Amino acid sequence: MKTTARLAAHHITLDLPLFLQEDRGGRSWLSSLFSAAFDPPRREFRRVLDDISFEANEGDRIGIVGRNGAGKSTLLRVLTGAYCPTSGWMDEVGSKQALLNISLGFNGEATVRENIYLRGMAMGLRTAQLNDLVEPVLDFAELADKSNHRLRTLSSGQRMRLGFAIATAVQHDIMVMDEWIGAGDAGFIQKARDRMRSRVNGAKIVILASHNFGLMKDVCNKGLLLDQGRLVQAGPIKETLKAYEDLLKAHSAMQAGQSAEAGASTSGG
Ligand SMILES: Nc1ncnc2c1ncn2[C@@H]1O[C@H](COP(=O)(O)OP(=O)(O)OP(=O)(O)O)[C@@H](O)[C@H]1O
Repeated sequence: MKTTARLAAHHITLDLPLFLQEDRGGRSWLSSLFSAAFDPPRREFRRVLDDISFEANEGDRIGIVGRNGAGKSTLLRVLTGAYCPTSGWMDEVGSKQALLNISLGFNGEATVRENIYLRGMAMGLRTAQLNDLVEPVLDFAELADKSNHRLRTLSSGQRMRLGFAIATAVQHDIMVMDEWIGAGDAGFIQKARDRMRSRVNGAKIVILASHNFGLMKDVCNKGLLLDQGRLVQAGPIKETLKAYEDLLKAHSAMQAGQSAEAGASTSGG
């Protein structure tokens, strides 16, 4: 059978620059001012992803889990092409959609209709395809009466609805997302959930990063556990969630041990 969707990451490593400023906390205002002007921040590179490899084939719904700062969002950004890895490579077959920040890339001075074209083009859609999409997007977002209003005059909820309607307007083979987006007010949210479910069901591959265990069990069949930028476990989602729970327990126990040690040395000294 011919493969129509595949996403594979090979030894992905990413170093990001950090700009560190020397602590100026305890100085007088004059020396703080002086050092602010003459002490440029120090640049250091930090390894945020370290040698990550995995493969997703048709039917895979992969959940990425890990503690805060483990590298989940950064890995999603590499998968969507927002970051180019320092080393390693990706190979993929199929159209791909990122649902990471649905309100990113809007132009406040352009109209609602123009923004649909701008975002659609940024998503790689052709003009003919876009012409057919404008009305359905406006209808879904319930913004048909505001199509020629400037975007900056919309409320934040209306902007979210528009972003969601555009981002989910087209079914793609591969969906990469960080949370289950259910945008808008109570009336809109059910409609948004139904659309999300249909897009996820229609996708051949889904990659989802989340802290929500229920959602992971519900949507995913496989899991990846990241810690400190490394892939520490990969397998069926139940096993990954169990490994994640064990890692959280080990981390809490370690922290409790450290606090007890610090307490003992303070009272002893
Ligand atoms: N642009 C950046 N420059 C430097 N460091 C960054 C940058 N973006 C993220 N990091 C660092 O990379 C690490 C991983 O961040 P990331 O956002 O991928 O974590 P995460 O697993 O998604 O965390 P969370 O669960 O809190 O959302 C963190 O230590 C973060 O400080």
